[in-house]
Amino acid sequence: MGMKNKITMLDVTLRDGSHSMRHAFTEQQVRDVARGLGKAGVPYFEVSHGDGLGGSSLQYGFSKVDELKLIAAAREEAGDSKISVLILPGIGIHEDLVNAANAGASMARVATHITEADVAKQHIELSRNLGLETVGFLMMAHMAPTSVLVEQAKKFESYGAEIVYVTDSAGALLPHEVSEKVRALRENVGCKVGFHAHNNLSLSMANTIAAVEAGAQFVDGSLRCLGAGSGNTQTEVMAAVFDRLGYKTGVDLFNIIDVANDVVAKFMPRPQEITGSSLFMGYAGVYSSFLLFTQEAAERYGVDEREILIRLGKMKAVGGQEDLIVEVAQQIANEQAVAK
Ligand SMILES: CC[C@H](O)CC(=O)C(=O)O
Ligand SMILES: [Mn+2]
Repeated sequence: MGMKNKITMLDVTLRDGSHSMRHAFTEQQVRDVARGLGKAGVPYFEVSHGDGLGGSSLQYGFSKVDELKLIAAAREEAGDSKISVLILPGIGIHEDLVNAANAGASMARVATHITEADVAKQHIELSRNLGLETVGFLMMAHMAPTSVLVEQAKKFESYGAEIVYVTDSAGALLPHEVSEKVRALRENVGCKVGFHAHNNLSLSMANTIAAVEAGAQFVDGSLRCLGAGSGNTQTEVMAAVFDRLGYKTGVDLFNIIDVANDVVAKFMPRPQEITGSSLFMGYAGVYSSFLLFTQEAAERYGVDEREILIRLGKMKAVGGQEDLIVEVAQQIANEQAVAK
């Protein structure tokens, strides 16, 4: 097979993995992962609270260590890798982005719900003014038709985004849907295109291949899949698979496997399995970062996690509505008590 194009890998272990770690990364863990990613030649990796800059709160969970300290520590260890940060308008503010840039971030990914790109205008403009590489990150991409995705991506482009992401937050997309969405962006939008997957239906690698074959230039992964729900496309597997497919990633396979096994596997709180609940997140289309909150609510109210997830999916709950999880659990418990 002849050599194909270059693709750019972005590792999200130190940001999406923060959900799975209950936002309890230590500075030493971040330093060790950052050093390993730098040594392996991963071009970009992300460091932030799981819910982005400013996410440390009662609603989303408090960070054990301040994210600016973690970004600065990662920068010291990262070698040639660039550091990205995630920011959700409404959670992260102007000052957070300025501080992150001063701490060493060189890319900002501004994330909104799939239909709400217009809330990101100021953040995108600020990011460009700070000289950061700027990404529009359209979350819960399964919740809108491709025409809406294109319209929203065009808004991001008009605000100044240089890259736009199809983000499968719920791990609900099927490969042909990913192909359609990425191809439509490549055909209709001037920005580069990225894809971010969750493995709730065991499709993250297949979906990532579909994205690249449809023209995506940026792809996300996490070491040992450490991320929300069943986690993301596994970075070290992705490096191997794209090498086999003839794409250039610049990532050294031995070194990336070493950091996954010798560092991340040692501190992961649990394996990133596809459990009944995370499978249901993909099936019902629920935000992957709701997993641990749903498990806690199910235990507290003595109800089945899957019942909660199905209702959240029907309600089309989106990020920021974490408080609904407890309400739904209470509602199911009440209904069950009445039915007895
Ligand atoms: C809450 C932000 C979210 O975790 C961003 C992301 O990675 C996704 O939507 O998949
Ligand atoms: Mn994610």
